[in-house]
Amino acid sequence: MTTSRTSAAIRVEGLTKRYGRRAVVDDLSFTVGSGRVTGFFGPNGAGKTTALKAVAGLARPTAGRAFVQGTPVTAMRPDARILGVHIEPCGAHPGRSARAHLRSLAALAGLPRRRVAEVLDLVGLAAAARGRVGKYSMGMRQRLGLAAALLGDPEILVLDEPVNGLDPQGIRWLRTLLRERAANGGTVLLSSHMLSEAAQTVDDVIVIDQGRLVHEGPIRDLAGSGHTGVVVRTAEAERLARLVDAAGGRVRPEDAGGLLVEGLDVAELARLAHGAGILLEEIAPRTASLEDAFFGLTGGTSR
Ligand SMILES: Nc1ncnc2c1ncn2[C@@H]1O[C@H](COP(=O)(O)OP(=O)(O)OP(=O)(O)O)[C@@H](O)[C@H]1O
Repeated sequence: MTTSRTSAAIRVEGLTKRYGRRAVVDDLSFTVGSGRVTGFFGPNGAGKTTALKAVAGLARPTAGRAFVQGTPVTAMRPDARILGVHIEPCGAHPGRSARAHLRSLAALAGLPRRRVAEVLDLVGLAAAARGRVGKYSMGMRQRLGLAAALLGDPEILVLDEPVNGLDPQGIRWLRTLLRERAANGGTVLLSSHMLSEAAQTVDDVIVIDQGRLVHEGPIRDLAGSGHTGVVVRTAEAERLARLVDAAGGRVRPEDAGGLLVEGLDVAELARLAHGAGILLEEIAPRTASLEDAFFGLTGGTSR
């Protein structure tokens, strides 16, 4: 896996999308590196789908622009060989079969018909290809959307919540597929509201909240950026808190009477308590999880 950001597959500059007076996407700028899988995260209603639609040429920005491989995205949909997009609803008529739907998409995009069978195989829908889309499960609809995005074997994939509706096996399958594409130089931008779920899939993260960028960078930088510290439990919490304070640490109350101590490590805290004759019922380091980091960045909001 490469770690250098050689070039930008997607660039978004000052993107703003208003509905009435409300800015759903607000002066948003970010870069998606080539040959990498980038996760686009944010709580429900953060503006992810709206921003991805602007990248895909499906929504016209109020201000700002998106660029795909350096070319500004206009109202016209980019070439299916360059950009493959899956954003629900996928537009398939419920009465049609997956195969018929994909055939018309291939024809519209000027792609050979044989690609239809290839992508149906690739997403595991070959056996169900003649069934009506209206009877598909959510996971099957996701696979169909992905098949449509893959039709042109595009250099860049933009997928809105592709994990939704997939079972654990399906999630693992999708992860492998996306990682393989990146290993072969492909670029993937996928959105999710579950950072921990996508953590194993992505190289880079973009986090937005209320339409604005709150974090951009490699996922490895995010893992430790939430609250870390030492969790302790004692009957003499108040006395310990005063000691911690005097030693330059900070104390936050935890659920069920525990304390989270920041600024001191386990050994320092144990020594401090021991020196004061305070009995600790529990003492354990706390490493911030990705989900903690996510909540720290977004304030756990949704709208
Ligand atoms: N066409 C529209 N008209 C008015 N408001 C809209 C429109 N489309 C989206 N919104 C609003 O914009 C906000 C952001 O929506 P968007 O779907 O982009 O968020 P999201 O981050 O993808 O959320 P989720 O994770 O829930 O899918 C929401 O409050 C939504 O109600």
